[in-house]
Amino acid sequence: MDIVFIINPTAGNGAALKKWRKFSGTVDFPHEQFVTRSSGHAFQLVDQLKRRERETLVVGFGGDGTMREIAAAAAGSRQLFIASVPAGSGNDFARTFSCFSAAQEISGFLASPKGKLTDIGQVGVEIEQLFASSSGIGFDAAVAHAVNRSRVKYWLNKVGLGKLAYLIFVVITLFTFKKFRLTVELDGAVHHFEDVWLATVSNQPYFGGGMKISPHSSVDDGQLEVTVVHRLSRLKLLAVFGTVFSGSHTKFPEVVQFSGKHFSFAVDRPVPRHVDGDEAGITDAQKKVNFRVSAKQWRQAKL
Ligand SMILES: Nc1ncnc2c1ncn2[C@@H]1O[C@H](COP(=O)(O)OP(=O)(O)OP(=O)(O)O)[C@@H](O)[C@H]1O
Repeated sequence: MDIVFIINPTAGNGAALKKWRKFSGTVDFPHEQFVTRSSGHAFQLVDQLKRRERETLVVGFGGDGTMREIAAAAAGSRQLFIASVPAGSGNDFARTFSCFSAAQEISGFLASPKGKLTDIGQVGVEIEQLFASSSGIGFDAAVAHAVNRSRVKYWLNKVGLGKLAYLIFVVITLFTFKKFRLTVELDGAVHHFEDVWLATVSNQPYFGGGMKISPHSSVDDGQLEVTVVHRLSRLKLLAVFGTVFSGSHTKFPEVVQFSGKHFSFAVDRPVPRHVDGDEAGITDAQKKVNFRVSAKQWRQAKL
C-alpha cells in the first residue's frame, strides 16, 4: 500500500507544519508528502491519487477544513483509506473519524489494513458542497465568520488559548446576532420555527471544537441529524451553551432534533452558513438550502 501525507501548513495557525517536522522524523516507512499551497489543494491532490487506482493510505495533517477536502475528494473511491493526524484548531474530525497520534500506529495499521465505509453530507442551494462533520446556519456560523476574520484567534493560538477566541466571539455575537425564522422541510413534512439562533445538520456528534451538538449522530447510518435551537433568551442560550460539551443540551425543550436523509432550510433574512466550521457564505432569504446524505461514500482507515 502507498502512504501519502498531506500537510496543511496553515492549520492550527501554523502549528501543523511544526508538528509535521517532528512527526516526520519518526516515520520509518516509505511515503510521499505534499504540503498544500492553498485552499482546495488537498482536494486536488486526493483527486489525483484517486486516478492512480492503487491502494493508498492518505493521512491528512490538519484540521476540519483539510479533512473535509480530503474526505470529499475520496468520495466514490474504494482504493483510498483516509485518516488524520489532528493538527488544526478545533479538530472535530479527529473526535469521531480515524486518527493517528504516532507513526508507530500507522505501521500497526499497515500490518493488516482495513477500511470502514463512511457517509458524507452535501449542502447547497443546488447541492454543491460536501461536508464530513456538519454544516449549519445561524449563530454558530456567525461566530465562525467573526473568528476567522479576527486576529484574536491568531494571537490566542500562539499562546495555546485558541478556544478562548471562540468564547470571546460567542459572547460578542450573542449581543449582535439577529434571530431568524426557519422552515425545515423533511420527508414531505414542513416544520416552522420562530426566533431561531441556529440550525445545524450533523453527520457526526461534534462541532465547534468539541461541542457535542448531536450526540446520536453516526457516520455510517445513512442519516443526518438536524438540531434547531430557538425561542431562547440570551441568558438561557448561555445556560444551554454550558451543557453542549456534554451533550445534555438536548434536554431543553428549545432544542429540537430530528433525523432524515434529505431536507431543506428556508430563512426569512440573510443568515451566515458554515461547512465543517469554515465560512460558506450567506444563505439568502427564501432560497432553499438543500441537505442530503450520501451513504458509505468514502473509506476511513479502520484502526
Ligand atoms: N497553504 C494554504 N494557505 C492558505 N490556506 C490553506 C492552505 N492549505 C490549506 N488551506 C485552507 O486552510 C483552511 C483551514 O485549515 P483547517 O481547517 O485544516 O485548520 P484549522 O482551521 O486550524 O482547524 P479546525 O478547522 O479544526 O479548527 C482549510 O479550509 C484549507 O482549505
